[in-house]
Amino acid sequence: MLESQLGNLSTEPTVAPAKPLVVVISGPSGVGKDAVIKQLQEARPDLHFVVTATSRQRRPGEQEGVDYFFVSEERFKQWVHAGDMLEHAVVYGEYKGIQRSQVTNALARGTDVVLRLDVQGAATIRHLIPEAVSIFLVAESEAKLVSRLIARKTEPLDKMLVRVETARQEMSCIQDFDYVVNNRDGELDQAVGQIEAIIVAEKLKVWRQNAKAGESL
Ligand SMILES: Nc1nc2c(ncn2[C@@H]2O[C@H](COP(=O)(O)OP(=O)(O)O)[C@@H](O)[C@H]2O)c(=O)[nH]1
Ligand SMILES: Nc1ncnc2c1ncn2[C@@H]1O[C@H](COP(=O)(O)OP(=O)(O)O)[C@@H](O)[C@H]1O
Repeated sequence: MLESQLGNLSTEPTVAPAKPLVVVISGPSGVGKDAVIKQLQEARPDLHFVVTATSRQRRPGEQEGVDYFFVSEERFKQWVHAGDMLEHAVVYGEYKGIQRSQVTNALARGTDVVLRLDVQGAATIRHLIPEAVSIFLVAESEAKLVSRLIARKTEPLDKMLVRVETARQEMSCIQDFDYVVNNRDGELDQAVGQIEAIIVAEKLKVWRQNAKAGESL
């Protein structure tokens, strides 16, 4: 008998399930982060998409608790002083930030977490959670980016100019990211597919089978 030759065969799992992943999706305004995330949510309802807080006014069509938690600047600052925020930054003149509990609770449940952040937030998370995966989303050209911002019609010209000017500085941060995904015009599906592939591959990394995500939080 084979077993008698080999002795007791272990039934222990060959590899431990990978620890939950923290994925940061960043990139200049208008590249398609929200569009990508909305489609990713449909494809991967198992992922936890963190709803962040902002002092920015809600845009038509945006939903409280879905797109953001829309709070006053005063309330936002109270959360910061209370130590409730894992990260926060002033982005295009408005406060934006992540409530710590949103991330720690999801990781504690073993759920992979997706954060949509600007490059400042991405840098903070890279420091706080070194095992996080960061993805930089780009449009195929600055001209296409600007045309998307114009077509989106969410900002008056002055606020749009702030976004375009900042985009040039944000593009210089691309080297700090793990991946860059080109969200080409009319090819949103391909960009989402690439991000899905990144998430699948990262979960399969050998060292992630044993690492503990977000331990330092
Ligand atoms: N640092 C940081 N950035 C955030 C947070 N939530 C959203 N952002 C980013 O803030 C930027 C501005 O978002 P928004 O005002 O919705 O403008 P949009 O990018 O033009 O749609 C985007 O790059 C978001 O990814 C957050 O909690 N922290
Ligand atoms: N691949 C794409 N091709 C064409 N338009 C796109 C694509 N991805 C996003 N858009 C459009 O570009 C605009 C900006 O997208 P949005 O998701 O708001 O960007 P961000 O969240 O990065 O600011 C929106 O009108 C969106 O519908």
